[in-house]
Amino acid sequence: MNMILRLVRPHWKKLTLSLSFKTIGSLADLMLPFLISVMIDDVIPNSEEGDIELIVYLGILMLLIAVIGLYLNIVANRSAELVAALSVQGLRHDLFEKIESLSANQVDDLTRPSLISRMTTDTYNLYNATAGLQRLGVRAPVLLIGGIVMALFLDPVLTLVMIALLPLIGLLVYFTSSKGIPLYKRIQSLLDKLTRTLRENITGIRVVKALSMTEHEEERFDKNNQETVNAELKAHYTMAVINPTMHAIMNVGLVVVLVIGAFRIDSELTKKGEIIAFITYFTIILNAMMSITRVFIMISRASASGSRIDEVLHLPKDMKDGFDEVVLDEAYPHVEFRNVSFSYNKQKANLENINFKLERGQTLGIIGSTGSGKTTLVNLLMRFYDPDEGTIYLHGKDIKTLKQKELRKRIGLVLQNDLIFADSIYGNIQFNRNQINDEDVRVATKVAQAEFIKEKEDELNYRLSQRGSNLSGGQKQRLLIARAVAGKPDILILDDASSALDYQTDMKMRNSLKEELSDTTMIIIAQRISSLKDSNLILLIDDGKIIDMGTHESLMKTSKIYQELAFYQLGGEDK
Ligand SMILES: Nc1ncnc2c1ncn2[C@@H]1O[C@H](COP(=O)(O)OP(=O)(O)OP(=O)(O)O)[C@@H](O)[C@H]1O
Repeated sequence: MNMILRLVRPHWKKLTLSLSFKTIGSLADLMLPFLISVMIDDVIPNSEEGDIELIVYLGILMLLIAVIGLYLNIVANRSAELVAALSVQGLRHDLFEKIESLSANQVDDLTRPSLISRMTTDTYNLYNATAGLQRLGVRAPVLLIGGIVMALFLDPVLTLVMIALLPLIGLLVYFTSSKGIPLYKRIQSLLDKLTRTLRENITGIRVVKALSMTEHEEERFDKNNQETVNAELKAHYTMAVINPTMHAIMNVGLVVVLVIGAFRIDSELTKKGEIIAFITYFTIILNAMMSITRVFIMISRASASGSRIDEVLHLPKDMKDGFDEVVLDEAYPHVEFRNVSFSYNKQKANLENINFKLERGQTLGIIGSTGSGKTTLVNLLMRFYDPDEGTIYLHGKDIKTLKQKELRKRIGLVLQNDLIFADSIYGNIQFNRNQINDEDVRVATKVAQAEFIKEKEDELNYRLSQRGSNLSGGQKQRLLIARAVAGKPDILILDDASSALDYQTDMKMRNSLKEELSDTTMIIIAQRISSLKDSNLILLIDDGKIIDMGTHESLMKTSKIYQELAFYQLGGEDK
């Protein structure tokens, strides 16, 4: 509720218009049953004596009130939708901005599918509640209180029958709100899980098919689907009690009112028209109570969604940005890791006591088994995560003191499966970076050995499909390398980025990189010794630790593991 108030506050002018029109429209609706009773009890009996003028006037007045009520309610409903749409637009903007600023750790904790459903389903629930509350939040109380006042005015004794039913309805409303919130929260978290399974399957559909895992995945999805259905049914079964119970209370009340009313007409304590109007007010009041229940259901859903959104919006900044610019200082190494240790889950170390120095223009090669921590090392240098111990320096400055944007702008990172967008080849390389011109793109494609572009119709304007599915693995890798090279980075990181290239193209590309980017410091992560052997320094990593380091030549003399690797990969040609 607090969130909805917060959302609509900036649109208070439109909100005031919507709420006042709704109030006046509802008051107009309240007038009609009373005018009907006047017509039946006072005007029609007079017309029997030939006076029909009053019937016509009263009829016109009723029609006018009905039309005004209709008009005001339509305008109010439209304005309510507008306020809800604008409010949720603002919320989506804030949420998107916040998600963009989350650290990698926070994204890991919240999980990506959950962030997506907070952005979509949860904001949609809030939209519904914001619009619904404006439509019903004022109309229902106005009809409820106004109806009671009119009923009291018409027949205080019958009104007491009605008031006796109100505590029962109050109990129902309490039941709805106390049960609803936890049930809807659970549905939302199960939907997250379902989205996660779906996402994993859609992204990995080829792997799933290739490994004949379709049946297993179907079972997994069905299990999640069933859990979600069960939770939805539980929530809806619980909520399904409310409407019929309300109707039952209403019908019992109507019978009692009719029976007592009949006796009162018989005893001339009241008139027929008044009883008809009273029954209409009675229905209006109970419908208003039902609308209030609906408002509570909406609030339950919205508050579950609101708290999930607030959880993201109120996350503290867990990685403080630095203030300093990156200043080139040749007196210090370009990159230095000093006693760096890190763990994702803060239990088992993923990197332990990493130490190395790289001068500007040098190349670092990193080799190690899968899961040994190679990418983690890059993640720390990019400041996606901060080390638990030790410090990473860039030109002698702790990277925590540098502006994150500056730091990342100076590093060109190519991952094995990086994103390719549904855009032209040119667009994918230039990547909305204004400082990169046509010549930079041309040179970058040359360095990355991406001559395949010339063979495509439209060349650089050739349209790629999403994720680059109309390119081969090696073509994608060269395109991604060209994207990083075009930014003329101070540091170029190739994380398993040339694995799909044949030996010769890989070698040509490295030579070309050395020529064109002679001042650029390079970090090459690869499984092939041939991709690293010219590096100034090679780290051999296992289980998060550097087990051997040196040049290819020195490692060939001192490291048994490296020797074995070289033997199998190079066939002993380098021994
Ligand atoms: N976001 C994460 N949350 C938790 N653990 C992670 C995360 N990313 C990686 N890990 C774990 O950290 C360890 C090191 O992973 P890393 O990606 O650095 O390995 P790698 O050497 O680059 O492997 P590969 O050659 O297969 O890419 C692995 O055990 C991995 O499971």
